[in-house]
Amino acid sequence: MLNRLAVATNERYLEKETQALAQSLCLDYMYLLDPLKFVTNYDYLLLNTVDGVSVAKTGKGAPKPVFVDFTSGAADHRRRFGGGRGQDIAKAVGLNKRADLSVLDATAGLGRDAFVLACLGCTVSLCERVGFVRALLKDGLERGSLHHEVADIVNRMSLLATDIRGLSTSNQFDVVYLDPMYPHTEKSSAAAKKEMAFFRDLVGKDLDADHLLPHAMALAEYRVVVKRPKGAPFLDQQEPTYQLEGKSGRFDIYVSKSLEAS
Ligand SMILES: C[S@@+](CC[C@H](N)C(=O)[O-])C[C@H]1O[C@@H](n2cnc3c(N)ncnc32)[C@H](O)[C@@H]1O
Repeated sequence: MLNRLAVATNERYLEKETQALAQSLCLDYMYLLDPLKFVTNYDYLLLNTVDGVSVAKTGKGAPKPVFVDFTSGAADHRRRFGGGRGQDIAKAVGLNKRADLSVLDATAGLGRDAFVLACLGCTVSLCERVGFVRALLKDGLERGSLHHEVADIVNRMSLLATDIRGLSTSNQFDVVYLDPMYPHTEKSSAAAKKEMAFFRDLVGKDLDADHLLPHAMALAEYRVVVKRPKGAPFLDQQEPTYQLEGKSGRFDIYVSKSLEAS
């Protein structure tokens, strides 16, 4: 089904920029006084409101709109109580060996992992190829950069090319981090399933994910880290140097040069 997502605002003063956003994403534009009550021909709306840019499902009983929000909720909780450099993601990228890593998050999505890495001191460049996801990220980064508690962290994150394949090998990063979409498993929690339903519906499954690994290897000076769900095959069928197993998933680590030797 085509045209499942449209762009809308409920503010006259945001009309021009929302129209421009719709145009840049090749999506229909609407001005709606009460976008969430208005039943549209679209399954989802990308909303530009006074609170920022969000994605909302249309129709009765739809969950709350989803924002990229680094200032409250899960991101804020993880920043304050997440376990610092003891977290698996920190060990996976090598923060236990070096403190000041540059990381390319080549599958940025909603920027949750990138934010965790930036909280731990990394400088993070983000690639995201899906236009509306980039719009959510851009808005989250802008709002975060104005927030006194997270501005310094968010200022270590920058939205880069749309796709890692557009980067030349003159761009080198200490670490390249990959977390491509993987076919949904029924094991995720009900709340997570609901919140992320829009992602599965609109972004799809990243069926070309295997192609990411060689590009990542060419851009990573020290290592490539691939986040995988439990039981998922290796990306591109390439066996990693080593793995870190967690409760719900694992990190596959491909080492090209030792961080300790640097
Ligand atoms: C599972 S999500 C990543 C979630 C992310 N780690 C987070 O913490 O929010 C995968 C994302 O990678 C993006 N993606 C997949 N392949 C890509 C590519 N070749 N270039 C840029 N983005 C890509 C998808 O559009 C999707 O948004």
